Amino acid sequence: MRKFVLEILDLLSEGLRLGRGYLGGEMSSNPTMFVNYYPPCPDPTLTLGLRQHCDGSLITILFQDVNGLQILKDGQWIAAHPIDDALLINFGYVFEVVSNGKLKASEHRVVTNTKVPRQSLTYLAYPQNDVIIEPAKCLINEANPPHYRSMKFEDFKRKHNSVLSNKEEIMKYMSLNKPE
Ligand SMILES: O=C(O)CCC(=O)C(=O)O
Ligand SMILES: [Fe+2]
Repeated sequence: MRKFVLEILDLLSEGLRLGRGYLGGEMSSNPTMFVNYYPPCPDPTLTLGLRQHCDGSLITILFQDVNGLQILKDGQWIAAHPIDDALLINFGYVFEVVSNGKLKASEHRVVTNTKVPRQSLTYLAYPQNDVIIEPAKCLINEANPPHYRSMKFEDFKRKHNSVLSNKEEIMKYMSLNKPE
Protein backbone atom coordinates (compact mmCIF):
# COMPACT_ATOMS: atom_id res chain seq x y z
CA MET A 1 0.00 0.00 0.00
CA ARG A 2 2.76 2.42 0.96
CA LYS A 3 4.43 1.84 -2.42
CA PHE A 4 1.20 2.68 -4.23
CA VAL A 5 0.67 5.78 -2.07
CA LEU A 6 4.23 6.94 -2.78
CA GLU A 7 3.62 6.67 -6.52
CA ILE A 8 0.46 8.75 -6.25
CA LEU A 9 2.21 11.31 -4.03
CA ASP A 10 5.14 11.56 -6.43
CA LEU A 11 2.77 12.27 -9.31
CA LEU A 12 0.95 14.89 -7.24
CA SER A 13 4.26 16.46 -6.15
CA GLU A 14 5.34 16.68 -9.78
CA GLY A 15 1.97 18.02 -10.89
CA LEU A 16 2.21 20.84 -8.37
CA ARG A 17 5.90 21.39 -9.23
CA LEU A 18 6.92 20.67 -5.64
CA GLY A 19 9.72 18.38 -6.77
CA ARG A 20 9.56 14.59 -6.69
CA GLY A 21 9.53 13.21 -3.16
CA TYR A 22 8.19 16.36 -1.49
CA LEU A 23 5.05 14.64 -0.19
CA GLY A 24 6.43 11.13 0.12
CA GLY A 25 8.55 11.48 3.27
CA GLU A 26 7.52 12.68 6.71
CA MET A 27 4.46 14.41 5.20
CA SER A 28 2.78 11.04 4.72
CA SER A 29 4.69 8.41 6.69
CA ASN A 30 2.32 8.19 9.69
CA PRO A 31 -0.71 6.45 8.15
CA THR A 32 -3.81 4.99 9.78
CA MET A 33 -6.21 2.46 8.33
CA PHE A 34 -9.88 2.11 9.21
CA VAL A 35 -12.52 -0.39 8.28
CA ASN A 36 -15.98 1.16 8.38
CA TYR A 37 -19.19 -0.85 8.58
CA TYR A 38 -22.58 0.71 7.83
CA PRO A 39 -25.55 -1.57 8.57
CA PRO A 40 -28.70 -1.13 6.49
CA CYS A 41 -31.07 1.47 7.91
CA PRO A 42 -34.87 1.01 7.78
CA ASP A 43 -35.35 4.74 7.10
CA PRO A 44 -32.27 6.42 5.54
CA THR A 45 -33.95 9.83 5.79
CA LEU A 46 -33.46 9.66 9.56
CA THR A 47 -29.69 9.30 9.68
CA LEU A 48 -26.43 9.52 7.77
CA GLY A 49 -23.82 6.76 7.81
CA LEU A 50 -21.15 9.40 8.32
CA ARG A 51 -21.74 13.12 8.61
CA GLN A 52 -20.31 15.75 6.28
CA HIS A 53 -16.57 16.28 6.82
CA CYS A 54 -13.15 16.70 5.24
CA ASP A 55 -10.35 14.36 6.28
CA GLY A 56 -7.48 15.66 8.39
CA SER A 57 -5.01 13.75 6.22
CA LEU A 58 -2.72 14.63 3.34
CA ILE A 59 -4.65 12.25 1.12
CA THR A 60 -7.03 9.39 1.86
CA ILE A 61 -7.24 6.26 -0.26
CA LEU A 62 -10.64 4.62 -0.08
CA PHE A 63 -12.02 1.28 -1.12
CA GLN A 64 -15.82 0.87 -1.08
CA ASP A 65 -18.03 -2.03 -2.05
CA VAL A 66 -21.50 -0.46 -2.10
CA ASN A 67 -22.96 2.97 -3.01
CA GLY A 68 -23.21 5.52 -0.23
CA LEU A 69 -20.31 7.94 -0.50
CA GLN A 70 -21.23 11.43 -1.68
CA ILE A 71 -18.95 14.37 -2.49
CA LEU A 72 -19.99 18.02 -2.17
CA LYS A 73 -19.45 19.92 -5.42
CA ASP A 74 -20.78 23.43 -6.04
CA GLY A 75 -23.29 23.01 -3.23
CA GLN A 76 -24.63 19.70 -4.57
CA TRP A 77 -24.08 16.20 -3.20
CA ILE A 78 -22.74 13.98 -5.98
CA ALA A 79 -22.73 10.18 -5.57
CA ALA A 80 -19.27 8.63 -5.91
CA HIS A 81 -20.22 5.15 -7.06
CA PRO A 82 -17.83 2.27 -6.50
CA ILE A 83 -15.93 1.31 -9.65
CA ASP A 84 -14.62 -2.25 -10.01
CA ASP A 85 -10.92 -2.56 -9.19
CA ALA A 86 -10.65 1.18 -8.53
CA LEU A 87 -9.63 3.09 -5.43
CA LEU A 88 -10.90 6.57 -4.70
CA ILE A 89 -8.57 9.34 -3.52
CA ASN A 90 -9.74 12.24 -1.38
CA PHE A 91 -7.61 15.28 -0.64
CA GLY A 92 -7.43 16.16 3.05
CA TYR A 93 -6.84 19.47 4.85
CA VAL A 94 -3.08 18.90 4.91
CA PHE A 95 -3.03 18.82 1.11
CA GLU A 96 -5.09 22.00 0.99
CA VAL A 97 -2.56 23.77 3.23
CA VAL A 98 0.55 22.45 1.46
CA SER A 99 -0.84 23.35 -1.98
CA ASN A 100 -1.81 26.78 -0.61
CA GLY A 101 -5.42 26.11 -1.56
CA LYS A 102 -4.75 25.02 -5.16
CA LEU A 103 -6.42 21.75 -4.28
CA LYS A 104 -9.13 21.95 -1.67
CA ALA A 105 -9.94 19.24 0.87
CA SER A 106 -12.95 17.35 -0.46
CA GLU A 107 -16.10 17.47 1.63
CA HIS A 108 -17.86 14.15 1.78
CA ARG A 109 -20.43 12.14 3.69
CA VAL A 110 -21.95 8.67 3.62
CA VAL A 111 -25.68 8.01 3.23
CA THR A 112 -27.37 4.80 4.35
CA ASN A 113 -29.58 2.42 2.41
CA THR A 114 -32.38 0.08 3.44
CA LYS A 115 -31.11 -3.12 1.87
CA VAL A 116 -27.46 -4.03 2.13
CA PRO A 117 -24.67 -3.44 4.61
CA ARG A 118 -21.81 -1.32 3.31
CA GLN A 119 -18.14 -1.59 4.12
CA SER A 120 -15.28 0.71 3.28
CA LEU A 121 -11.60 0.67 3.95
CA THR A 122 -9.66 3.90 4.30
CA TYR A 123 -5.93 4.54 4.35
CA LEU A 124 -5.28 8.03 5.68
CA ALA A 125 -1.79 9.29 4.86
CA TYR A 126 -0.93 11.55 7.83
CA PRO A 127 2.29 13.49 8.44
CA GLN A 128 4.48 12.67 11.42
CA ASN A 129 3.22 14.50 14.51
CA ASP A 130 6.15 16.93 14.76
CA VAL A 131 6.03 18.00 11.11
CA ILE A 132 5.21 21.63 10.41
CA ILE A 133 2.48 21.85 7.82
CA GLU A 134 2.40 25.04 5.78
CA PRO A 135 2.07 26.19 2.17
CA ALA A 136 5.05 24.81 0.20
CA LYS A 137 7.66 27.57 -0.02
CA CYS A 138 8.11 27.07 -3.76
CA LEU A 139 4.44 27.97 -4.34
CA ILE A 140 4.74 31.26 -2.49
CA ASN A 141 5.83 34.52 -4.08
CA GLU A 142 4.64 38.11 -4.29
CA ALA A 143 1.82 37.22 -6.63
CA ASN A 144 0.89 34.14 -4.59
CA PRO A 145 0.92 34.96 -0.89
CA PRO A 146 0.24 32.19 1.65
CA HIS A 147 -3.40 31.63 2.53
CA TYR A 148 -2.71 29.33 5.49
CA ARG A 149 -0.46 29.57 8.51
CA SER A 150 2.26 27.18 9.68
CA MET A 151 1.10 24.58 12.20
CA LYS A 152 2.60 21.60 13.92
CA PHE A 153 0.64 18.63 12.60
CA GLU A 154 -0.07 17.29 16.07
CA ASP A 155 -1.70 20.64 17.04
CA PHE A 156 -3.76 20.68 13.87
CA LYS A 157 -4.89 17.10 14.46
CA ARG A 158 -5.92 17.87 18.03
CA LYS A 159 -8.01 20.77 16.79
CA HIS A 160 -9.48 18.70 13.96
CA ASN A 161 -10.53 16.00 16.42
CA SER A 162 -11.90 18.46 18.96
CA VAL A 163 -14.19 20.40 16.62
CA LEU A 164 -15.67 17.23 15.12
CA SER A 165 -15.66 18.12 11.43
CA ASN A 166 -16.82 21.70 11.88
CA LYS A 167 -15.33 23.12 8.69
CA GLU A 168 -15.75 26.76 9.66
CA GLU A 169 -13.80 26.20 12.88
CA ILE A 170 -11.02 24.35 11.10
CA MET A 171 -10.70 26.95 8.33
CA LYS A 172 -10.48 29.64 11.02
CA TYR A 173 -7.76 27.65 12.80
CA MET A 174 -5.74 27.16 9.60
CA SER A 175 -6.12 30.73 8.40
CA LEU A 176 -3.29 33.23 8.56
CA ASN A 177 -5.08 35.41 11.09
CA LYS A 178 -4.98 32.82 13.87
CA PRO A 179 -2.69 34.08 16.62
CA GLU A 180 0.14 31.64 17.44
O1 LIG B 1 -17.03 5.03 4.15
C1 LIG B 1 -16.72 5.88 3.32
O2 LIG B 1 -16.96 5.78 2.12
C2 LIG B 1 -16.04 7.15 3.77
C3 LIG B 1 -15.29 7.03 5.05
C4 LIG B 1 -14.70 8.35 5.42
O3 LIG B 1 -14.99 9.36 4.87
C5 LIG B 1 -13.71 8.43 6.51
O4 LIG B 1 -13.43 7.41 7.16
O5 LIG B 1 -13.15 9.52 6.72
FE1 LIG C 1 -13.64 10.93 5.29
